[in-house]
Amino acid sequence: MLVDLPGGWNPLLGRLAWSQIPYDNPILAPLFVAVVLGGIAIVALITYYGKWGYLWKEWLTTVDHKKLGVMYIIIGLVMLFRGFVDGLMIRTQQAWAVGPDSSGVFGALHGYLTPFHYGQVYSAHGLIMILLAATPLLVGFMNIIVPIQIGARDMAYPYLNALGLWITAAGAALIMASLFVGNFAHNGWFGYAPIFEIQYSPGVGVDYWMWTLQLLALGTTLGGINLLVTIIKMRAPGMTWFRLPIFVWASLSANIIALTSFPALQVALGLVAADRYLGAHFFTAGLGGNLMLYTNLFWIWGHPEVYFVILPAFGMMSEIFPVFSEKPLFGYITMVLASFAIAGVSWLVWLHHFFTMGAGPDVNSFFSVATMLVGIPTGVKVFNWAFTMYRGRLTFTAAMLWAIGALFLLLIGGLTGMMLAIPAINYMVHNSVFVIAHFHSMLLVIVYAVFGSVIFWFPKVFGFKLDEFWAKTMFWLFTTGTVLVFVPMYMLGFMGMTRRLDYVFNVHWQPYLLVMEGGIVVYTLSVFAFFVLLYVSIRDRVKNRVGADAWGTSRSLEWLTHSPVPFYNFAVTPHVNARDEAAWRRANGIAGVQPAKYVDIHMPNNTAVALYIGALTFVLGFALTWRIWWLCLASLVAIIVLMIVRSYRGDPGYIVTAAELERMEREAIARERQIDGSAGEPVVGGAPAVGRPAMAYERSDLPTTSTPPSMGPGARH
Ligand code: HEA
Ligand code: HEM
Ligand SMILES: [Cu+2]
Repeated sequence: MLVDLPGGWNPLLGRLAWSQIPYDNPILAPLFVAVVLGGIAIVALITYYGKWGYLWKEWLTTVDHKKLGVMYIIIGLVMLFRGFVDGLMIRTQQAWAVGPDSSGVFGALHGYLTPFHYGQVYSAHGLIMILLAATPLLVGFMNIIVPIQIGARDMAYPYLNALGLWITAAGAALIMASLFVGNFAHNGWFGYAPIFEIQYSPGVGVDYWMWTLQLLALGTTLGGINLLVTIIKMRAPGMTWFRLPIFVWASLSANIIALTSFPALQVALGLVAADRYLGAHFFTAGLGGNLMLYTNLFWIWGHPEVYFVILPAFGMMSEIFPVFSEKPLFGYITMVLASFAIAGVSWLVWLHHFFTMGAGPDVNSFFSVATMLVGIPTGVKVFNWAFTMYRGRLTFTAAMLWAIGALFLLLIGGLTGMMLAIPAINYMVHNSVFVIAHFHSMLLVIVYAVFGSVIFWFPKVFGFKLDEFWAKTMFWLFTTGTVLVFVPMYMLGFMGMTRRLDYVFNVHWQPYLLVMEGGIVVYTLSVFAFFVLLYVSIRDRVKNRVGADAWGTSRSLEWLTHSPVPFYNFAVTPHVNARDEAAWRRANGIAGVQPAKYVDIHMPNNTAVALYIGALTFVLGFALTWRIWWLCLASLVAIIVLMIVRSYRGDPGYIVTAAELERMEREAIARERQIDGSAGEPVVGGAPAVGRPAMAYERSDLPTTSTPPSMGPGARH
């Protein structure tokens, strides 16, 4: 060993020892028991209902982009819940531990968390929320929606897609393992040099943090490559660049950011690993190391990352506003340009996270101006959305409410971001909870856009709508929570409260802290409302079934195929005629035209290899964290062997014959007719009845760019 490791090391188990299991911790021990019992209950239920085969065939080994997307979203929602509980713990600690010696109203106990534990909670909260809640939620939606929106059968690389998911799951598992085996980092979500050096953080916490981030960076990169190739190569005929649905543009710009910025993070963490494992000195205070080198490298990724997560959210908002305003998106081209402008500038602003480093006025001014530039394209987007709604026929569905909420948060977060971008102001509020309030406003834009999208696209994926009443109830509870937690936080920021306080010395702040705790209670109610929403919607699923065009005013291509989307997406690859293809076909009376003939289609086979590699990457991450070298080697070799075997075997795929396809399509059509009948409409979504079944596909002989023959020349849309 290059450094002395507390707790020792042995060749068999590395640093692992019984003393690392926190069985005497009053919070973790009961939680562990609950998790084990919960796990046993789930296994028992699956066995009882005989669902193992289904789970294995339909989900665990699937390469279907929709199912992988759903699993990404499930991981995201579970981790959002975990992150929320962390947020709840932080808020509760701060409401409790108030006073110079923590002798405020409830302060005699100094709160209920030790500073050591408290540091782990906010570090895990930040990392989880950004990389394991927001990112998988967005990647999940990109996975499900992008291929359908461009008329593709699947992603370009279905197997790689599964690999990305399982590596992300491995990252989630690794950070969850840190709850019960060892502990997590206390260096914040972004880490500080030299505190994460082995001398100052000798435990395994930093290693958990570092390897979790590495795994997630890898998973996201794989997903990014796949999405880029899919968008560039797999568009249906007629889907020209400027006919792409806006969410596809958003995904494209976001993934360009991901692919170009994640390597910086991986390099930074690789160097941290060299410091901690090999005794290098990249980020130490002496021996040639440079502390700020780490900070620079981290934020060269960290800042683009925040735009990587906000751009798809903007894309979601751009899909929701037009549908519930019954108007096309205002300023489509400027929307696209704005996304790329944001992506472009995002690489030039990283230093605004450490204006106080002391780089001098010239450097700070450059980064200040660059940062403020982002306000222009973002402003373009804000005004475009406003003009989309202006004089539209607005319906305030739950999805629309979430999107409007996101817009308000964006305004508040954006304007406070502008304040932070001014170095003179930044010197006053850096490291205060004002910064925390700024970025929660921004990051909550994502949460709002995601919940809006869950409601918006749920019927497309599952074939029935979510219950509007409970979706709105959840929205209002969540929004009340947001106001109660984050308005006082802005105020405390101005009063000078610094971030990451494990106890609060100023008793005058306690009323604000208690209001924030009240906000947490309301947030918790909104979590319950979400569960009720799921329960009620699943209970009423037959009543709430929908046809292809679930909202009746939908615009883009995904609304032309059945709901739920069949595994092959489109029976016949559609020809695209216009930017808002679904709206265009509705206007032209061809929304329900059947294809002239079906042809055989080629689909990829399921594979368990991605799941195995995912599991092995977890083992590798765990072994690296605990320095169990033989296990590192074994898992690495196993991964490489699996990869080689898989690449030699390849996947010949399988054929769905035209006859089979026709049979499945007939069933789907019959089902959709039934739904239309029960809704009392001739064709789903109020499309003009043309005496044809409520079906999604165009005749394959339809010209790609002209008006349909039935409408004659000069028809308008
Ligand atoms: C999704 C996440 C997200 C987004 C989109 C943003 C967007 C912006 N952020 Fe934020 N930010 C974070 C997440 C995000 N941020 C995080 C996580 C941190 C801290 C991490 C940590 O320390 O732990 C942070 C920290 C941070 C700092 C460092 C604070 C500090 O530590 O001292 C700064 C400073 O400049 C900043 C600025 C900005 C600006 C100017 C924008 C702009 O993009 C905003 C642009 C939007 C608008 C301006 C609103 C709409 C525009 C109009 C209506 C037009 C009219 C307005 C004008 C022309 C001004 N952010
Ligand atoms: C649901 C409601 C949420 C609550 C109540 C909440 C609460 C908190 C609190 C109390 C802190 C610590 C503040 C401090 O340092 O003083 C914090 C930090 C943080 N939160 Fe949240 N949060 C929520 C949602 C989110 C979401 C959705 C994200 C990201 C997508 C997020 C990302 C972060 C980050 C990055 C930090 C900084 C961690 C650090 O200092 O290292 N939070 N949050
Ligand atoms: Cu930034």
